[in-house]
Amino acid sequence: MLEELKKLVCEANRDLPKYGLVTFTWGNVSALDRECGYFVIKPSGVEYDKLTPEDMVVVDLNNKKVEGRYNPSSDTATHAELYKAFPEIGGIVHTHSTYATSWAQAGRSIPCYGTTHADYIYGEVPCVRCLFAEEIAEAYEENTGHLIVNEFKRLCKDPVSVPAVLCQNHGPFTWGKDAKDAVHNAVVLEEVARMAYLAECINHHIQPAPQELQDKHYYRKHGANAYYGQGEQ
Ligand SMILES: O=C(CO)[C@@H](O)[C@@H](O)COP(=O)(O)O
Repeated sequence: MLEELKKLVCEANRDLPKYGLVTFTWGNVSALDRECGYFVIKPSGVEYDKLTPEDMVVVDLNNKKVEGRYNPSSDTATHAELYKAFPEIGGIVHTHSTYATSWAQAGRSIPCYGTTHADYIYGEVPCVRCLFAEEIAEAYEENTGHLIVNEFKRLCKDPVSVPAVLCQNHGPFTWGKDAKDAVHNAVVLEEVARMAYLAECINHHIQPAPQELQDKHYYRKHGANAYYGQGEQ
């Protein structure tokens, strides 16, 4: 089942090492078919260069395996919570990419210091707190998803204009309309995290980019008045 989606998800997972976002098996990509309510995700702990579309695992939104010979990614329950709460998204990526993970380990949200960030992400990339001991013991991956969703609600962040989050002491999740878009956002996040880190090293008193500049760049590329590029082709 979902043969086309398996191909896309396999390719998206294989793109993670290509873009330098993962070491060994430290990341995963999934994509959801909203019509049937199943999503396709990488099998846990299988090396990227060995992955084939047939190796992908199909699961439902209650984390029950529907098809596949392997165990699904250990982060499956986090993906499911994000899909259930964010109806606009169709693909999710988790990695341990170096710079984004370093901000997450430091427990810091990434401020918007420039237009590279503002072109893709509206405002700072939030860093959600580490889970409490009982949340870790009880249902770690599911609770990671709940925490992200609750923090987005509390901060009034919308998952379309902020397609990324950092989980303190863990790492980043990004998402998008499909698996490819979610990988694109993971690449953007890593670059933005690297630039923000270097900018803070160069200038310890750096301030976020002016709001007007952030707005101009974000809305050049998004929304009804966007004018970047060649439009829908
Ligand atoms: O966060 C971690 C490990 O700390 C996992 O996301 C990462 O190793 C990927 O695991 P899976 O191979 O997807 O089960």
